Amino acid sequence: MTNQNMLVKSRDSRVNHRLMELAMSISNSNVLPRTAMPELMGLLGGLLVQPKNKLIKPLEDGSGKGTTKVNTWIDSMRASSPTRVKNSSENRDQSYWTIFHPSALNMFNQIIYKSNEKQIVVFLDYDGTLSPIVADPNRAYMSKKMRATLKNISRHFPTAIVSGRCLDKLFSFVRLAELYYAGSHGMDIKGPTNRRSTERGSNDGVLLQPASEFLPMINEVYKILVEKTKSVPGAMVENNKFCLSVHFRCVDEKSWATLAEQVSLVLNEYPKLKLTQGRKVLEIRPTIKWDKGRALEFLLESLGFANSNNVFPIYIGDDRTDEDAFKVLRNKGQGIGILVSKIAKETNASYTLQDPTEVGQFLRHLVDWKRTSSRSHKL
Ligand SMILES: O=P(O)(O)OC[C@H]1O[C@H](O[C@H]2O[C@H](CO)[C@@H](O)[C@H](O)[C@H]2O)[C@H](O)[C@@H](O)[C@@H]1O
Repeated sequence: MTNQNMLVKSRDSRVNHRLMELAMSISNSNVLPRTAMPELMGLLGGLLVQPKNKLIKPLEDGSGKGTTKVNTWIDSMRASSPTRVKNSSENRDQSYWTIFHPSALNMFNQIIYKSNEKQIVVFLDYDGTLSPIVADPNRAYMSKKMRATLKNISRHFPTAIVSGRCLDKLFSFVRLAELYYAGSHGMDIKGPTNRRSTERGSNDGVLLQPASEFLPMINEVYKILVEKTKSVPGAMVENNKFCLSVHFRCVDEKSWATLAEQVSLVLNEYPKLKLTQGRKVLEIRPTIKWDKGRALEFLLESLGFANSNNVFPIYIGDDRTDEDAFKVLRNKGQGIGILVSKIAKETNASYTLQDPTEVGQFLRHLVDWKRTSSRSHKL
């Protein structure tokens, strides 16, 4: 680092520190109405210099070979599963993070202002966003209230669910034929259909399947992985059609290394498959350049918004795989990404919501705002 950079860095951290102190003291006093605080914090976020910190980082397949690769995976599996109480520097990271990524509920008016009367398109991840995370992936149900909210949202805005799950499973949870669905991390995209054909799993409404040639390979690897992971208690392999999930939520931490080794040994035989990581899950998918970000772009094009400036996509997700979509929006300078998380994480999203309950509240605010603004346009 040059002397000049060091000077800038130390000045930045002093400025940050002072701004934080001021923000906290204002927030603890009664000088401003409480409702003005979130906005002030958001504006401060624009002034602060974000420190390079040790937030949880997204993992790619792990460079290196053999042991190095497996060790990288295990480190990442541990890093994304914090079990101890935070120390003071982690608490400070959390405070910075909150300022840089304010609550989308508190900043609702600012978000609407940013949308500038453009067409809002809503993209939603499923697990951890619309349904709470549970131990058994087959029981990750969405609440009735959330289903009603989604129905309402889709009446007012084009709406898509973008998930790592396979389409059939996703549809069996959501059961709304009027939505767009992008399953298998965006590798299986379907438009709105009549409900019966979607329930039958028919191909009606299929818009894109960019990894169809991988289907036999994925099925083969699924069978091998089910066999190989049998010896690890709690491990579960889920077939998501164009990708696979190896779950370790119910695996004792002492066995994570064994599980990672088994998966690594299998993947060594399939260089056309790669590994990414989600919430207590190792995701195996084709090496094609396709992800939730590309799915978002494809859906916007299908909706007639290719190269359009008149669209404001809102993408809400909780997972590392959602970062690809946040990144697309950030690079385009279009719309916003909202990360669902209570804890500080490195992210390309601009705003946060704490959990699926807050996601539901945010979506209902959008519906209310749309109803009110349509009424006032009619007057
Ligand atoms: O893209 P998403 O809709 O977020 O799907 C990502 C993975 O979600 C599911 O696993 C996660 O949720 C489970 C149920 O709450 C939980 O048990 C698991 O630990 C989480 O990783 C799903 O089962 C996976 O197939 C998806 O890839």
